[in-house]
Amino acid sequence: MKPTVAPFPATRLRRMRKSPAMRALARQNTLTSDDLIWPIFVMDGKDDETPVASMPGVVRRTVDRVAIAAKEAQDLGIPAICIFPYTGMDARTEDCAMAWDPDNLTNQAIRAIKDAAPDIAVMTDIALDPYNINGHDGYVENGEIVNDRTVEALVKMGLAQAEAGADILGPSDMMDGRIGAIRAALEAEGHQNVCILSYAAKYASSFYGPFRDAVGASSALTGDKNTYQMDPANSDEALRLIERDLMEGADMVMVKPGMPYLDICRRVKDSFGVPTYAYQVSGEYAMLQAASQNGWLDGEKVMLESLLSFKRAGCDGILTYFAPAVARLLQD
Ligand SMILES: NCC(=O)CCC(=O)O
Repeated sequence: MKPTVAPFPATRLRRMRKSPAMRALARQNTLTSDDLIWPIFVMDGKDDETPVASMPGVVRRTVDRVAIAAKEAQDLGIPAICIFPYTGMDARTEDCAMAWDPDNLTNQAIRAIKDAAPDIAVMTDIALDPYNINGHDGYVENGEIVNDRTVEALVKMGLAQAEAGADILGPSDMMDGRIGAIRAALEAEGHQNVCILSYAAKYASSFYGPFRDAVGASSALTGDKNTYQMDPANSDEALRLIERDLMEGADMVMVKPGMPYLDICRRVKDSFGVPTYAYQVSGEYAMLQAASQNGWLDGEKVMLESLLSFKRAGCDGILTYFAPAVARLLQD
């Protein structure tokens, strides 16, 4: 589309910016609570929460407190909540069996949320890292993160989450072929209405640091995730991954991290026109919160501006730790 601009003074682009009313009429993108998916951290115990030091304002909650938070989120009009378990070394084994245990923290939290807040959609994370002795998303054999054996485990993990009542499964592991395998298993087991939001374009990013503290993975991880997560230098590969996952049965796709990868969001939306999400990850959240705590940035304004940038880039929604704060602000 070529914009039509008559020469000055016939065109004065400032005319459309002269008042709040004119700016409202001209506004192309808006942020609403409908755009939010809230990632939350669940831990063992009862009626308790602990702060995540590197993510000011974020806590880990016990299952009962997660249920209360979900109810609050539902009342704020947040459509979905995404569960991440905090696991100590005691939950981590070579075979990662806790990943598909019907009573693991995630599956307990799914059931508790469904009881307390039946209208909020529950999203999960599928990857072996919370339960893996070495912190990787897949099994490690002779130093290699093996693909196909990992996919078999991911299918079991996804099915257990669907059984517990999850609405949206989020495979974040970046193994090849897992979307097709999970989709086939869901169909075979009577879970045809469970959605898959594929972490299709997940980069091997340094912005995940605070998240690894939040889930207890920082000390467990050996080496890096470069053989399965994407090289930050690549862009075309993201489109291949998105297309592949859509062909295998993903309903929604994600780009992650968010702000440093808005170019990818735009390419994905323009190329496929499918429900597209971005994850404003822990490091992005920590940066904005740290600057605002120091008085260097206006916290509320940069929160809103950063989230609006995802809408402008074509995203249909954003996973963000700011979800309750922004929903509260938009309500006022
Ligand atoms: N699989 C989920 C994540 O890795 C989240 C990363 C972050 O918030 O930094």
